[in-house]
Amino acid sequence: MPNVLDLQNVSVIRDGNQILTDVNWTVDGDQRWVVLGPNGAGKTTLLQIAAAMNHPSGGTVHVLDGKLGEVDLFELRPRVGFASSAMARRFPGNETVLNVVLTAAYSVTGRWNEAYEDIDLRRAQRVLGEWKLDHLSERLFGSLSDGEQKRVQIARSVMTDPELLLLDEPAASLDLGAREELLQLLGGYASAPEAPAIVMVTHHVEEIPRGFTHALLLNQGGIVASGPIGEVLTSENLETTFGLPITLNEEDGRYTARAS
Ligand SMILES: Nc1ncnc2c1ncn2[C@@H]1O[C@H](COP(=O)(O)OP(=O)(O)OP(=O)(O)O)[C@@H](O)[C@H]1O
Repeated sequence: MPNVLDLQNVSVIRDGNQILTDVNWTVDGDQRWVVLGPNGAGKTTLLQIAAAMNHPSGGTVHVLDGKLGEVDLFELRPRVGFASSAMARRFPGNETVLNVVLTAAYSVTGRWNEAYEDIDLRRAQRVLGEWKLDHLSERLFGSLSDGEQKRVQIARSVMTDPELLLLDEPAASLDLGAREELLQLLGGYASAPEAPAIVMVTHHVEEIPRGFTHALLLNQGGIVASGPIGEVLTSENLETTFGLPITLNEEDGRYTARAS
């Protein structure tokens, strides 16, 4: 499997603040990564670099087969699915769910004069069905619950069949039922053989879906540990990452953690 992401000695400095320091990280096409770390660790900054939405201050970044700084971003971006709350705030609240998903075909957030083809419409309808949203396709995005909106964000991000899928805290602010429903769908998606490489940022080990294979732990802009999830997700590594003693439990592919 070729790399879909390759970061070498990446650093990010913004307004004089060192946000990422000497990050070395590769993601292969058959891997599903979770990125964990405390508030301010640099997780979103890392994801934005992977999405080619942000450039590093130092080091080199390859996303799919292109080197940031050289690659044509308009060609690259449709190949990378990205979902975050910040992006969801750009969807017009009075746009239908179908249009929020459909407009991913043109990488725009609201429907205007784009000419969509039947294949785009069929794909949007298929994706809505896969994420259990077909009954909501004509509802206005702004009228949905948080849980439904999160599913729409993900449905939109997979609409173009991306080769790399980046999810920034997809389960944040969901109630227990909505979180579990989302994690079940994400776990099913991540476990399918044809799934793209996935990188998901979260604060909580409870939000790691089944089927995720690798973990990267980040603290103060530096990598604490990265690699296969079974080796990296340990109480010791979480203690170093979050700065307090933690007891980690794993059962049937799901994790729980508490201060010990
Ligand atoms: N443009 C900027 N200028 C200065 N500092 C910034 C800028 N963008 C981010 N930062 C700082 O960089 C640090 C990392 O931010 P980032 O959003 O990547 O962290 P995070 O791990 O995603 O945090 P959270 O879990 O709270 O969302 C934070 O301290 C943030 O204040």
